[in-house]
Amino acid sequence: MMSLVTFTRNNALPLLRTSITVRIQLNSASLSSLVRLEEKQGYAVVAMHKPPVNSLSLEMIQALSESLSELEKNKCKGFILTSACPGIFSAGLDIREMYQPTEERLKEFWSSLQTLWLQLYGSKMASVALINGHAPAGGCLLAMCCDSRIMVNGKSKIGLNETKLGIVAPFWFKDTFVNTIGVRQSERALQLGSLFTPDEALKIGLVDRVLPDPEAATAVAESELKEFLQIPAMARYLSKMRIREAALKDLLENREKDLNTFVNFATTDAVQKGLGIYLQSLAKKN
Ligand SMILES: CCCCCCCCCCC/C=C/C(=O)SCCNC(=O)CCNC(=O)[C@H](O)C(C)(C)COP(=O)(O)OP(=O)(O)OC[C@H]1O[C@@H](n2cnc3c(N)ncnc32)[C@H](O)[C@@H]1OP(=O)(O)O
Repeated sequence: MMSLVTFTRNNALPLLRTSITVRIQLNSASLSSLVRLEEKQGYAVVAMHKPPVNSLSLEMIQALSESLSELEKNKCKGFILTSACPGIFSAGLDIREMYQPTEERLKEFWSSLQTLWLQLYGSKMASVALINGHAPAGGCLLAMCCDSRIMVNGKSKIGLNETKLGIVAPFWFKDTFVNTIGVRQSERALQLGSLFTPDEALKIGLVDRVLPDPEAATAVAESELKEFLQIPAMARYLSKMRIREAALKDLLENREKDLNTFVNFATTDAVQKGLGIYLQSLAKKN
């Protein structure tokens, strides 16, 4: 089997004024091959690696959660979230998890996604999404959870396209969207299931920078993260929470209700039919 985690170590000094040496001692044995972690100077790179499209299956969601926990455990101050699959950031939730599921797995799937969102959106670590490919729906959600978004220009698109699949973005996807691009843009884009080109995304504030190629985008993502890391960590985190805490609290207080709503909605005949047709249309393309 291939190496489970790509992990390089160096002895560089930390970047943070407020931190002691950032030394990430990753427990590679317990981490999954779906996420590659790399230690850099004072931060980490978290690269999704589930070819072909980094779809967020239960295992992928749990691997991301586990990776974040590992970074937190090691007092990592910041990370870049990106993809190791060329041309794709993440195709969003693995639709096969929602199509003809068993109730038990469907519940575990959704509950794990809730956990990942709470962890990522409420993270004390600074984070930059290096969006090096398509980022529809759940892929866009992951990017929006980060503190800054750098997108590579090209044919890739980003947005919450749920309505195009006949499903509805849950309230916490919507809250994240509204906190990122505002109410009016969200209301329109959510209804239309809009997917935006990098330049369109830049215009509405869904991404912060668009760079012509992956190398330039990587350099900007690194310098962007360093800028965040230079701010005193507590002040930066509490300021972020001023914006995010209401949404986080809402899900924390309504997890069970949200889980039941999802399971009831996802298993209706109409949604199952729609997901089946959508999966077929993806397969037909090939
Ligand atoms: C009352 C209100 C209550 C609300 C309750 C909640 C309701 C549920 C909410 C659920 C929220 C959902 C969030 C999501 O994330 S849904 C997923 C949305 N994602 C998409 O629509 C993306 C679909 N994929 C694509 O558009 C393209 O694949 C993409 C542009 C990403 C890449 O294109 P490319 O040409 O490079 O690759 P292919 O299309 O050929 O795909 C390769 C193979 O991968 C399979 N695939 C693609 N995407 C997915 C996916 N999301 N899940 C599973 N599988 C996927 C595709 O079928 C190909 O497979 P094969 O090689 O076997 O054909």
